[in-house]
Amino acid sequence: MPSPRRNAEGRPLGASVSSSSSSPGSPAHGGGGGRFEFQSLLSSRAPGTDPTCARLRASESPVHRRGSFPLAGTGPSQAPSPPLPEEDRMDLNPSFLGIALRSLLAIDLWLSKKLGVCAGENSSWGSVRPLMKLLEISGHGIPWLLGTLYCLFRSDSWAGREVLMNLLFALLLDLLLVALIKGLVRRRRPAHNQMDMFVTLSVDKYSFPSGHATRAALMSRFILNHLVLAIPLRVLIVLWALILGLSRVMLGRHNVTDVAFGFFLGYTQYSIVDYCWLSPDNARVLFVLWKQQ
Ligand SMILES: CC(C)=CCC/C(C)=C/COP(=O)(O)O
Repeated sequence: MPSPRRNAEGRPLGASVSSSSSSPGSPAHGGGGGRFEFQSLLSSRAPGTDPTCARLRASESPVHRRGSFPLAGTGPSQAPSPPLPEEDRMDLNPSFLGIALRSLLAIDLWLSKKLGVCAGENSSWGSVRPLMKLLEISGHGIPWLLGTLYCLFRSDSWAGREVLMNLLFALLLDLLLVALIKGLVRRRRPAHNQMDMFVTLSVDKYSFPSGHATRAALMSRFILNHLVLAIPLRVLIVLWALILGLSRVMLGRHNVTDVAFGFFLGYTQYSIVDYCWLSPDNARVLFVLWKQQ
């Protein structure tokens, strides 16, 4: 029987270390446990379409490394592989960054699923779900907008109106930025989420970032900076923001990274609002113009 044709590494053709010749059920398609994840982490392109990646896959395979080590060669036909050119070594960096990002994403999904204990009535903490939904309303955009408008028109001091006009600006900026990022990123909400939220916008089918987390960070920073409150109340406000963020994951509405980024964004939004703070004169002019309409 004729022996199979072999490639430069002495391996039979068709048994390449690259995933380009994989078939369903082969390790490269997931049949080999962790191998699939590793190969998909190495390259997000279609297998075999990127010569650089093909080189990387071959150079990173244990077979190849064994072959390139003179004392551990697997056969006389194996030639030591030449060192990778400098630009190829640089190409490894994005791969490792990719691996780090995908690992973070995997941890994020795993942790979010574990923490989603109120995602349904039948979940392990399903009985706490109504309380979590109440908390959800406390961080919703509508009560905050209506409350601010109500206070603005009831206020009888220009100092109060100035703060409230800026609060209104902060809330609108938050809605705009969150909608923009959600529309750009388009990350789906976790699969275990039930879409039974109180009034949503069309972009709210997406989860990154959490609008409740941005509002919690923004509002708590705003209140702490502009209202004179006793220490216990200040602590309560910080706790409200933190628990609201956690409740988003517990309800199954968000992954942990959606909430973490939401906190960061809300915190940053306050810095923007503070930087662009409407002066008392501007706030007064805007308020009068608005009331005249
Ligand atoms: C309709 C208005 C004025 C605001 C929508 C508020 C809302 C439903 C945000 C979504 O929050 P998550 O991203 O945390 O789920």
